[in-house]
Amino acid sequence: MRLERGVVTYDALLVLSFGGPEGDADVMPFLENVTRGRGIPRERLLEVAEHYHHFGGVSPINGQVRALIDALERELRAHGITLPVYWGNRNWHPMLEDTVRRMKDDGVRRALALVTSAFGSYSGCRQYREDIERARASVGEGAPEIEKLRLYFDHPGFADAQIARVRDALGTIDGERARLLFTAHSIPMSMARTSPYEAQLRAMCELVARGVAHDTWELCWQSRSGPPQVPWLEPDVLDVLARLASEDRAQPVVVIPIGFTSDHMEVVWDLDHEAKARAGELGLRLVRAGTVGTHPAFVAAMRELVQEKLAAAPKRALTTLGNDHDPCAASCCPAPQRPSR
Ligand SMILES: CC1=C(CCC(=O)O)c2cc3nc(cc4[nH]c(cc5[nH]c(cc1n2)c(C)c5CCC(=O)O)c(CCC(=O)O)c4C)C(CCC(=O)O)=C3C
Ligand SMILES: [Fe+2]
Repeated sequence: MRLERGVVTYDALLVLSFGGPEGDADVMPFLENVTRGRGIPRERLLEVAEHYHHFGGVSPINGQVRALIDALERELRAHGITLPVYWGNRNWHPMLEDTVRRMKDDGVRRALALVTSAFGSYSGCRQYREDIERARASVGEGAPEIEKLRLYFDHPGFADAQIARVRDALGTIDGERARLLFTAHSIPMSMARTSPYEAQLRAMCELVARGVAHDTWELCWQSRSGPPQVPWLEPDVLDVLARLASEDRAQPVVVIPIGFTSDHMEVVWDLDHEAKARAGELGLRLVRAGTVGTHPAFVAAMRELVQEKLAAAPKRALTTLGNDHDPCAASCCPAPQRPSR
């Protein structure tokens, strides 16, 4: 089926994600793809490799993307949109370039792309646009045009799904007394300074906290890598837990991974394993709220993003922090200056 908006016709939807290993033998080649030219110390790579080996080398991310694609296909069909959905990754199979080649072979001329990052940073936004252009260039003549959908961090459906996940977590403890601790992937300060990332995150933390009738919350960062002398966003989640325990051990903490759209390795290792262990040592009650995953409100929001492109749905956004991201302004989320080592 072709979807038409004036003279523009789309004939596929591409889901574009980070990628993750699917067995022990994949782990090091995957990590080398992620960190090529990034100045990440070898020791950090070996340490992260251990997290993957703990799960037999299988990242949860691919299963999560498959589940999202399944749910999204059903959601699109239910609204009369029969676009074929393709899947490509930045760092592991199915690699984006192979997918773009297959799209070309299938006769796809113009596709929409949905990336699995919600917030704007070089890693979660512009780098995906560069990935798309690089893949198209290597496929060459006849490669489909691919338009990335706008950032959806402030789509009401994303917020509603996140609020529902937090409400569920609060229901398992003395929710009224619980402190809300939002977390997102740390990024280097050089990237943070040129990204809307932190401002977008803070705006959504505020709205989600309000959605569960809490008026205080904190945002912290997790999963930092890079050499110690390079500054990244702080404070780290583990340090904040120590401070919260010292303030009042009796008040439970709900950790909310708002910066991730599904239960990636960073969530199942850095939070469910490391942060939970630290909380245990500190005598602090910690529950982790779910990621939006395939929550129906989130899946419906992703369908609306497609409809927006066809002028079949209004653009719904809770903030004005994403407006110049459709498409990104030339000056937005530039590649950071990397250390030369
Ligand atoms: C902002 C952001 C998101 C959130 C947005 C989003 O959700 O996309 C994200 C997601 C992810 N990050 C992931 C994995 C990794 N990220 C790494 C390294 C890095 N991430 C960075 C940023 C982000 N990353 C940065 C600035 C680096 C330094 C290297 C560089 O400048 O590019 C490394 C290297 C080793 C290390 O951790 O040091 C790994 C293995 C996975 C897959 C997990 C799985 O397998 O389930 C996912 C979804
Ligand atoms: Fe951007």
